[in-house]
Amino acid sequence: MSPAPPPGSSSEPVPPSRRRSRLAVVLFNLGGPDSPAAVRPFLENLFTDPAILRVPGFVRPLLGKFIAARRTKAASENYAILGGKSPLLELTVAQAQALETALGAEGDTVRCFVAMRYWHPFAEAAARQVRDWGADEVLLLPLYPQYSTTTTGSSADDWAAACRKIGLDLPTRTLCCWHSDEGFAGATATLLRRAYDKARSETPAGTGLRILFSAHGLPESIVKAGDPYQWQVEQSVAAIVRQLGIAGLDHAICYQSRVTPQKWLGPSTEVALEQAAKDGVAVLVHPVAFVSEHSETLVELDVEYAELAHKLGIPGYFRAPAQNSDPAFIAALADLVRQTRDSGRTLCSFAGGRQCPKAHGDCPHARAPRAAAQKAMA
Ligand SMILES: C=CC1=C(C)c2cc3[nH]c(cc4nc(cc5[nH]c(cc1n2)c(C)c5CCC(=O)O)C(CCC(=O)O)=C4C)c(C)c3C=C
Ligand SMILES: [Fe+2]
Ligand SMILES: [Fe+2]
Repeated sequence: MSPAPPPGSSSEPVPPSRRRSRLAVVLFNLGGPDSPAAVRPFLENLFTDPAILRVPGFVRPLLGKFIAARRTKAASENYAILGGKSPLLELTVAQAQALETALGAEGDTVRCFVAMRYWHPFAEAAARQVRDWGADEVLLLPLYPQYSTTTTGSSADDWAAACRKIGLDLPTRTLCCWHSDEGFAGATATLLRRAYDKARSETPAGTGLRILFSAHGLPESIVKAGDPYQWQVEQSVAAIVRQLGIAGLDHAICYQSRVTPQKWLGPSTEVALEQAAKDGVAVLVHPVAFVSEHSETLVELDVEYAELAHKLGIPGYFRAPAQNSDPAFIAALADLVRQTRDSGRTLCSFAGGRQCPKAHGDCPHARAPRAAAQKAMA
């Protein structure tokens, strides 16, 4: 990722007429607390986001703060296991640096920036960096393979608001979803295959091994309102399983991290573990909606579900790693950025509601993700 260029260095702003077009790639992620004191305000930012808490505007600030206050103890305990903070920023910055290096052939014409949704660095800080660098165009790259109004949609709206606030008005495209991208699926399948072979070798002979593709959950009402997330998760799993190429692979999709009392997508990862116990199979859990490690992989999967699996008597519990800065994954992201830049089009595998065209076409919600997605769904 790019720090502000030192004054007098060769990367000082150059008059637009004398240089090639500069592309700012803005990596979106959720963000996480950077200290124990940050847990509560981080949660307040999350629960007062209208994309997350869908209640009338006048109720949201109070209700959001109330929910955040109630969640603070449990979340703080999770972050305490990780040393009192989320590792998400460091890992996202490392991904941004690796992506910038992978795009190095483009010289000084592509730079990567990080914009987090609920904790620093916020979109406004990233937008100021983009402006100070002298970008000519922007590509928004959510580190969520599957589009959800609660993640990519929310971050894109937040980015647009930040740009309006600081008066930044550049041609902007959004790589809004890449759930079935072959490079992403291939890099993921390679990591998963390594974990699968290891798990297989450590599972007693004659005992089955099931891959649980565990995605972040979402309230069912959000999916019913037109959010394509669940469908895209299913597309990701199909693409990864195809690339794994293991005949007769035992696998299932489940959903983790439920945090509110409403009905969420199912089956939950707990229920999937209970089923594995009944079936007497070992499990290998792959976090399919996250491309970096954070509290929901390092605590929920590695501690809480590992304990549950042990309690249920599951004959083996294994976890596949998230991609982080895996070179093949970063190369896949770099390809997506290059294809978008070269074609001058927005890559999108979510066009026209539930239709997922094989060829990447123009994205119907590139400019106004939420509004156009809703229109496409209508
Ligand atoms: C109603 C609440 C939530 C919805 C909907 C939701 C969707 C959603 N979230 C991610 C990815 C991440 N979530 C993370 C943390 C996190 N998420 C929620 C709530 C909802 N998420 C909370 C309350 C928290 C804080 C942690 C906690 O209290 O347990 C994180 C970051 C975690 C970190 O360690 O930094 C990510 C990443 C997706 C992909 C998603 C829907 C598609
Ligand atoms: Fe979440
Ligand atoms: Fe799209």
